Amino acid sequence: MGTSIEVDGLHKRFGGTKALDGMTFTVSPGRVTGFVGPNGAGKSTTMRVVLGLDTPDAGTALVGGRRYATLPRPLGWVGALLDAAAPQPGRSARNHLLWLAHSQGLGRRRVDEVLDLVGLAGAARRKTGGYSLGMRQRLGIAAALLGDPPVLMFDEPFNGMDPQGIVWMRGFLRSLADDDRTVLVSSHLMSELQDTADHLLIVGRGRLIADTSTAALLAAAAGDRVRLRTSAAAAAATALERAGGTVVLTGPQALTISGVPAAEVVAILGAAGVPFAEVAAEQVSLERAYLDLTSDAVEYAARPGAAPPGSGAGPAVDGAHAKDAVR
Ligand SMILES: Nc1ncnc2c1ncn2[C@@H]1O[C@H](COP(=O)(O)OP(=O)(O)OP(=O)(O)O)[C@@H](O)[C@H]1O
Repeated sequence: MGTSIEVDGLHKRFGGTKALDGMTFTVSPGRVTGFVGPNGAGKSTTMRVVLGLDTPDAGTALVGGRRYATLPRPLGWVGALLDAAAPQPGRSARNHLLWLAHSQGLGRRRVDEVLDLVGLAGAARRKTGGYSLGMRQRLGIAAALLGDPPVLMFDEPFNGMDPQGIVWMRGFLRSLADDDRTVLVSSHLMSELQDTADHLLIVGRGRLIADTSTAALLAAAAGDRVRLRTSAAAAAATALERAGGTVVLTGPQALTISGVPAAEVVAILGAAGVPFAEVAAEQVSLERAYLDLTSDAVEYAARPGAAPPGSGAGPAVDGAHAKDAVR
């Protein structure tokens, strides 16, 4: 059976800043879970609490039912990439990993395995000071994998990756989930997680906004609207309204219909002999759905109509609270 991460009612303040405000969720094995939210939403703090690096003011964070500090050989349970600063610029990647492996009682073989897994075998003997940010991310991931843990947490792993690196990372995350591992990946950009995350935890202002499968979020955001292009707009509207649809004219030959699925629109128009050029279920991007959900939770947002940068006006602070969790 896989190992879950359970976060329950975490609260954490840094001085006057409320970093976590009741953060609660469970991360399950066998899928890639995206941990997304605007800057300052509390993603890194949550991960740090799970790893015992920050102490919460209230609440619990458990891995496999235990606090990180009480896990026997914790690196065999949880591997994490938190920030990809060069470990010791003068040391090679291989030496860095050998040193880490040694501290965990692991041998050279595992070091070479993980270097290979992350695509760094060819650069393993180069000093990490000369590594690009993308290479440092790979090295951080190699270190996280050393103990072959069932739980992996990566904080913004796409940072600094070039397009090939991003494609590689997506496939890599998928392979870890296919191995029945628990994979939690944070990002402040939903687009990075598109086609990668099966499940999404969307957070803002220190709490959960939505806990949803990616497919369900897209389906809910798309609603049931259908776009229609026809040279017989009036006849189409009559036929579709008679079938219970709500029709809005959006252009001379363009209609938007709600309440009737696309396949039925086609059947109704066909039966009524109304010609049409296009019928399409409205597509909503994941990015749009995410921006709609988190619009109230962005810490620093330009107010519509606010003065442009350089005019002396500072960023507008949106004082609204995060929306209630949608489960
Ligand atoms: N050590 C700290 N001292 C003071 N404030 C902190 C500290 N760590 C985090 N914060 C504050 O807590 C809030 C949550 O920060 P956190 O880094 O967890 O957010 P995040 O979602 O990871 O953001 P980002 O996407 O920018 O990394 C922010 O307002 C941040 O400034």
